[in-house]
Amino acid sequence: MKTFDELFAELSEKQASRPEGSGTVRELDAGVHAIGKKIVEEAAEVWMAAEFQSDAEAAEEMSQLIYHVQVMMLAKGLTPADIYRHL
Ligand SMILES: N=c1c2ncn([C@@H]3O[C@H](COP(=O)(O)OP(=O)(O)OP(=O)(O)O)[C@@H](O)[C@H]3O)c2ncn1[C@@H]1O[C@H](COP(=O)(O)O)[C@@H](O)[C@H]1O
Repeated sequence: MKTFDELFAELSEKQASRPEGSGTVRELDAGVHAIGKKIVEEAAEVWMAAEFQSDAEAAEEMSQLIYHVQVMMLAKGLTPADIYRHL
């Protein structure tokens, strides 16, 4: 289990060190267009899970959406502070 900021720190480290087998590195290399498609896909899965599946399944889909949004933040050079200032 980890917080938003802890996940972001972990993914930042992956971006910098580029370890073999990292899905994050693979997704960053695929680029903004591909990451955007993953975000849309996960957002739809959140919607479907919230409407038709269990709360636990909805929570899992939400975690995946947050993950892909964080990958997009890294791809764009944005930090959590850039997001928080709009909340
Ligand atoms: N939290 C996540 C996370 N959430 C979602 N995903 C990715 O998002 C995909 C979404 O799952 P789906 O079931 O919707 O997958 P799918 O559409 O069948 O997946 P693909 O075939 O498109 O990969 C997963 O397969 C993962 O690739 C994640 N990948 C990694 N993390 C965490 O990120 C950290 C770094 O991971 P690596 O870069 O892989 O080391 C680790 O702590 C991981 O736990």
